[in-house]
Order: sequence, then structure tokens, then C-alpha cells
Amino acid sequence: MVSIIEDVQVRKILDSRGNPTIEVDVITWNSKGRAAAPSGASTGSYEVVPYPKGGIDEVVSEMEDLIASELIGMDAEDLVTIDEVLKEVDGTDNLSAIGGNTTVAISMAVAKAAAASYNMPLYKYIGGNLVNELPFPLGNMMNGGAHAGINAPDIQEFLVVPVGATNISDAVFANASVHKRLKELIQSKDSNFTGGKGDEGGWVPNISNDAALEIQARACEEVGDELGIEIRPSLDIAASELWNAAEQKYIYAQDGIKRDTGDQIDFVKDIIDTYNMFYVEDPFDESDFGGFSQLTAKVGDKCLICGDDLFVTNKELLAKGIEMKAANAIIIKPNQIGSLSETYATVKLAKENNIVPVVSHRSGETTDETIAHLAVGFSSPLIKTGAIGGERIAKLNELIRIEEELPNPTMNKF
Ligand SMILES: C=C(OP(=O)(O)O)C(=O)O
Ligand SMILES: [Mg+2]
Repeated sequence: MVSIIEDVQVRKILDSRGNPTIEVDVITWNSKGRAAAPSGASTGSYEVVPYPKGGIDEVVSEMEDLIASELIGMDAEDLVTIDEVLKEVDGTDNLSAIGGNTTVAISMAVAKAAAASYNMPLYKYIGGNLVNELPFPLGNMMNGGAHAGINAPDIQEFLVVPVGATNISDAVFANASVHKRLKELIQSKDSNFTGGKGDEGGWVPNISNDAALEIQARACEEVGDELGIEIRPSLDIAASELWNAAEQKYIYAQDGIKRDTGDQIDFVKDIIDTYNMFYVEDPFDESDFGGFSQLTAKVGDKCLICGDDLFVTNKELLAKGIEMKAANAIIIKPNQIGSLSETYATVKLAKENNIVPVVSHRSGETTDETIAHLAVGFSSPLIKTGAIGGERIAKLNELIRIEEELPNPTMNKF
């Protein structure tokens, strides 16, 4: 079947932070695909540029017709060529002319339109008929750093993974239970706690990093015992946000501590050992492949060390990381690289080299559920998409629906 594109429509919609973001409809002769782009707050320096200088308004008012005229008549199934045409229309190295959020929303909407023209869900269109694995959800429990206000911990994300869950429904409800338990535990430690949440729905406590690590571990243990499901703590340190290049130190403002790279290696290793961490993301600055390599050599046999700002979903940066043995996991955020076909190429390279691909949301999200389909379609062992909040549960609930549709669903393996 040929899924000829008949129209491309671009609009400005709200994201979860109340900022404008882009939504695209791609219409073929027999189907429609819709996708919206997310946005980051702790973005990596080597991500593509999300929008042209004039922002989304410039895309909607000046570029919609240009983009549509290029794509109309093309086959939505030929995503690689479509993504190349979008890059040619942009004409820059970093997609700054039409914006990586513009190209990624179009790219995802094209794939969804192609899938819909076969009456097929996106995960099946990408992963094939035999795909049957659900990702374990990395649930966001407490927020600090760039995703929270002052007095919050410096570590950006305190996460949990219900590694003992045998189905996605138990897994997402286990995460929600830990989130509830943590509210009680924070209240007992922090008399100023108002119940405030960060950008990704985690609580924002006014406590030290150590205190947050302790209650995170306690909540995992208590809820895990109650449910009979092993739940392991995890972190996104987002260390690029803490790195002060002039001082060559990581600044932990909440704790009043500065750490050089050697101290940071010891600090993170100690946390991994003490709390039996399952996963630690961005423990070093985005330029410090060496620090990543040293830590991975020490703890990579028992903990996933994941690069987010380090790799920005970029195949070349991942190749460098593979060469240097810098990490054993990679965050996959399609809008960091600007197209679904390049996202796929990065996932493929990761899998070929036993690097765990972790499909992820951004801190600014919409109710778009595409990444749930990508995680299943790519057979990604993990998905990072929050635990509660409308824009987060849009993905989690979609995973529950996908599990129901699959003939022999099973949780993924690591
Ligand atoms: C989701 C994250 O945050 P942001 O979207 O702000 O980059 C992250 O750092 O993993
Ligand atoms: Mg991150």
C-alpha cells in the first residue's frame, strides 16, 4: 500500500509548563497521524535547536506551507527520505532554521499516519507482529535541580523501578504507591512541605540530598514488601547542571559541598553501593566521557550508568561512548536529534552494543502518547515517563492498553 501525504497541518498548543509547543497533523489519502513535540529544561548542549528564532509562531505563519508543499505527494512509509527532505529544507547542521521540534513532530506524525493507513498501532508498525515486550517504568518520585525550586535537593530526579513486576499494570501502580508513600515520609521530615511538585510530577521536598536518598530507599523497601514486588531506587543526577567549568567542580548548593571529578566518582559510587541503585543517569558533566568511563568500569556490572546530556540521542556521540566504554545505557529522546529515523538508528547501534536504550519523556510534555509506542516498538527495557500527572499518565495508561492488546505480553529483560 502507498500512503501518499495529502496535507500537513501545524499548530501551536500548550505544554505541561504552560509554554507553547508544536503539534502536527499529517494526512494521507486514507489516514491521519498526529504528534506533538516535548521540551527540556536541563537540555544537553549538543541537542538540535528546538525552534527557529521567531519560535513556533514563525513555523506556523511562515513555514507551514513550505513544509507541506515539500511533503505533499510523498509516501508516509518512506520515513528516511522524508526526514532527509526536512533536513534539506532546514539546511543547517543543528536544525536551527525550521527547528528540531518541528522536524521531530512531523517525523512522528508521518510514522503514525503510515501506521494508521494499515490500521495498525505505531508500536506494531515499528516493532512487527511478534513484538510482545513491555518496558519497566522508571517512575519519578522527587524532583530537585532544574526541575524544582530553591531549597530542593540538587539531584534532579529520584526515580524508582519496580523490577519485580510481572506486568505493566502492576508496575505503574507500584510506582504510584511509592509516590504516595513518599509524600508521607517527606511530611515527617520536612515541616515546611506544602505538597508541591516539580515539572515531572515528583514531590519537591526542602531536604538534603542524603535525606532524600534515605526516604527514597525506605519507600522502595516498605511498598515493595507490602506489594511483594521488588522496587529499586534510581537517579538522574543531571550533573551538567551542577558543573561549574570555571571552578572545575560540581556545586551541591543544598548541601554546601563542592566536588571535583574524583570526589564525584567516589560520591556516586558510594550512593550506588549504599542504596543498591538500579540506574544512575548523567552522573558527570556532558563533556566528561572519562568520568563516565571510570565509574562504569567500577560499577557497570551491577548498575546501569546512563548517558542523557552525554549522548543527546546522537549516533556519533554514542559511538564515542561505546569506544570509551562510557556507559551501559542511553536515554532516547527523539527531539534531541530531530527525527524518528535517526532516533531509530541510535537505538539500533545501542542494541548492537549491549547498551540499554531508555525511551524518555522531557520535563515539558503534552498528552501525546507516542513514546509509549516507541518503547514497545523498539523493545526498550525501560521507559522514563513519570509516575503521575496528566501528561505522564497519558503514556503509562497507553502502555496498559498496549499490554491488553498483545497476545502474549511479557515484561522486558535487561
Ligand atoms: C527529562 C529530563 O529533563 P529535561 O527534559 O528537562 O531535559 C532529563 O534530564 O532526563
Ligand atoms: Mg536526564
